[in-house]
Formats: sequence, C-alpha cells, structure tokens
Amino acid sequence: MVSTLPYAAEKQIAIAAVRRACVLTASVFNKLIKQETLTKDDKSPVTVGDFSAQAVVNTILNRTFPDDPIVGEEDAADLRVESGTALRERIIQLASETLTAELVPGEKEEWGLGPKNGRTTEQLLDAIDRGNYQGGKTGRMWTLDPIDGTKGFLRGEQYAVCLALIVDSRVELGVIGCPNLPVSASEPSGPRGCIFVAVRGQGAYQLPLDDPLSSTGTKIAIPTFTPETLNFLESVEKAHAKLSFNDRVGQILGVTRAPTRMDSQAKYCSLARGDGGVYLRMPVGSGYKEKIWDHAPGSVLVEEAGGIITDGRGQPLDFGLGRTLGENYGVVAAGKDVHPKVIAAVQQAKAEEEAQSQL
Ligand SMILES: Nc1ncnc2c1ncn2[C@@H]1O[C@H](COP(=O)(O)O)[C@@H](OP(=O)(O)O)[C@H]1O
Ligand SMILES: [Mg+2]
Ligand SMILES: [Mg+2]
Ligand SMILES: [Mg+2]
Repeated sequence: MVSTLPYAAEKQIAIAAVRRACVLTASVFNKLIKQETLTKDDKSPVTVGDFSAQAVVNTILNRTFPDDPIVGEEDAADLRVESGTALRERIIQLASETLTAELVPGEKEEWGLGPKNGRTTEQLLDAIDRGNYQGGKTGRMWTLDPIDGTKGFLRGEQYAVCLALIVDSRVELGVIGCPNLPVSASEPSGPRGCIFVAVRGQGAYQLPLDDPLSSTGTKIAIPTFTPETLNFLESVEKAHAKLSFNDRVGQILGVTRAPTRMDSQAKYCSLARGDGGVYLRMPVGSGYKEKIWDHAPGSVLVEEAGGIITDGRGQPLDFGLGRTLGENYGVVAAGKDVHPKVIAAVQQAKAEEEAQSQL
C-alpha cells in the first residue's frame, strides 16, 4: 500500500539516493589514491567521492522531482577543464556504476536506477551543477552535502551523506547516511553503517544502511541526562569550532565526561539516539558562515528526536537566507531539559571571555 503520510515519496527517494551514495563512498574509500583529491579555494579538500556522490543523488532527485532546485555543496567547474580530465573520467565511471547497479528491494527503475539507466558524461556533470541553487526564503528546495566531514572520510573515520528537503525555510525531511557509524554505540567494534531519517511531525528513526527500504527502522529519542551522564559532541577540526570554549561551558554545567570528537553530522545522529547529550559548535571568529547543508538534515533529526536546536544565543537557525545560515552565532543542540542550561552556560562563558579581554 502506498503511504499517504506527508512527504512519503520524498522520503523513500531520499533514502534510496543516500543509500546508493553511501555504497559509492564506502567503495571509493577502499581504492582512493592521492591524486583523486583536490583542494578547494577555501583550502578544504574534495574527493572523487564527494563529486560522484553529488552526481548520483542529484540524478535520482531530478528524475522524480524535476522542478525542485538543489543547494548542493560541490560544483563541476574543476571537472570541465582540461586539467580535470583524469578526475572527471573517474567520477563519471563511479557515478555510472552506482546508478546502473542492480536494484535492491524497494527501489524502482523509474527513479532512474538499475542497469538500463546509463548516463552520459555531460548529463552527470550537469547533475552535479544542478546543486548550484542559491536558496532563499520561499519554495521547495533540497540541500545536499554529498560527503560531510570530508576530512573524516579521508582519515577513515566518521563522515555522512546528508540530504534535506526545505519548504518555505522550514526543514521538512532529513536523511543522513553514516557508513562508518557503529549500529550501536554500546558496541563500538560491532557492525557499522546506519541511515537516520526524520520527517517533520513523524518522529526520528535509525535504519540499517544495507537494506533501509525494507525496514521502518528503530524509533530514536534523546533521553534525559544528569551532569554526570552528559558529554559533548564536538568537531575534530579546531578550525571549525572553538573547542577551548566548549571546555569552559562543560565546567559551568558540571560535565565530568570527556567530549566525543567526531567529524560530520554523525554528531547530530549520535545526539538523536542518546549518545552524548549536547552538540556544541561555537564560531572560531574567522568570519566563516555556516552552510545550510551542514545543519539542515541534522536539525530536523534532533527536533524529531525531541530536542532543540538554536544558535549560541538561543535564536532559531534560519534556513531561508540562501546557501549559508547568515550571521548566526554557532549551533547548540540538546534535549529539551538540557538545552536552556547550555544556552545559559554559553552566555556565562562568553561574558567571562569578554571581561577577560577587557583586562
Ligand atoms: N572555518 C570553519 N568553521 C566552521 N565550519 C567549517 C569551517 N570550514 C569548514 N567547515 C565545515 O565543517 C564541516 C565539517 O563539520 P565538522 O567540523 O562538524 O565535521 C565541513 O563540511 P565538509 O566536510 O562537507 O566540507 C565544512 O563545511
Ligand atoms: Mg567540503
Ligand atoms: Mg559538510
Ligand atoms: Mg561535504
């Protein structure tokens, strides 16, 4: 029976697209060679995995929702020039293999998948560039981070394929694939690979990465914490978040556990299923503007798991400002009981810092 719940079709297709992209990135990692990574203008890395995953997800979305614009992290400019020939050929090969692989249960040929659905180089480069939408306040749009945590991906640690649907500035659906995340945090050496899915008003779920469309998954929720059971989820990269500030916020809250550092929106997934009670990301003061694809899927997942997500001043994140979150001040996500305490502690730590700087 076809589900009549809101966004049922979008959810199914988003899960299928993210799963395919995860299969691709996991297989790329095993074969990745140094020449298959570029350094972007902002000095951050991008690999053949990022480009080909964006080609795959955008192709699948465009087939069923041709009118929906996409705000995607990557673009194909570096692949269209002579110097990008080797990289381009590799990306096209990977994306083609991924799109034409056999269907798995729950997938449909009309989504553009399966052996009959080959694409040309031009079609795949255009698919990557379909992510060039500038975003904005009104209308439907997808936002895609084909590999979030590229640095974690390159280290063989956590990364995530992240997709969200935004309607009139509100995130309605989020799907996050985490190929390296243990299925259960209590078994860190156990099986890995999960997909997290949330539709606004329908709860948050964890599904198996290898067969998500045949499963409704496990409902997840943020539990209650005491200062003794709480710990922070934070970036690995010191350039992305002010980790010394986090330490002071933790002290104010009476947190005794060491923080868990991991790359990507796997942090939001961990928070949503109760591993660690606070996601804290304070700006390092470099003027960097947070990108919507780094937070949109995670934000709806946290909210549907019963949590709250705001900036460090307690203001809601605004996904209607374009490709970035604008002048927002960091990100704080936590369960309903803990969140106001974290905001108060952030304000206190900030006041202390300002007092210190005036000495
Ligand atoms: N100076 C900076 N401050 C904050 N975030 C940054 C940053 N430079 C890059 N990022 C973003 O941080 C993301 C990774 O988040 P995290 O630190 O939580 O792992 C990167 O995503 P990509 O890896 O998709 O480029 C990138 O968009
Ligand atoms: Mg990047
Ligand atoms: Mg990212
Ligand atoms: Mg990325």
